[in-house]
Amino acid sequence: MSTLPKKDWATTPRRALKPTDIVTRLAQLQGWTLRGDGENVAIEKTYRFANYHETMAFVNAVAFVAHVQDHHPELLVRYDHCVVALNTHDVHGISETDFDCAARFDALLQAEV
Ligand SMILES: C[C@H](O)[C@H](O)[C@H]1CNC2=NC(N)=NC(=O)C2=N1
Repeated sequence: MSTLPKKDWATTPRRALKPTDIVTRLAQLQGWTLRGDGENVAIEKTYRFANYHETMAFVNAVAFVAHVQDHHPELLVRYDHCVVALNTHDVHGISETDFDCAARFDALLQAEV
């Protein structure tokens, strides 16, 4: 069995984005908002679907991306929606990695397969 490649953040330094950078980056995405503060700050989006099957298909795709990116969102899964939240533990805030993963999750719903 082959092993999926994944990012190695131990060798890639990251920094916490400043509030002004976060506002700018949020404006470039659709539906993502800022929640919480301090250690609990995160960017968050609610993705809505027609039913449980569609919600779970998205959640599984998110899990695949999360593994490869080695960056794992908090997920709240309901019948017809999923709340996805991202922050970066080692910077105690929000980093470029969070916005990069947010864009990757959005792209899952635009992909033609
Ligand atoms: C060692 C490993 O790369 C880190 O603990 C990763 C794992 N997944 C992660 N996921 C998220 N959302 N934030 C992190 O800071 C994070 N760190």
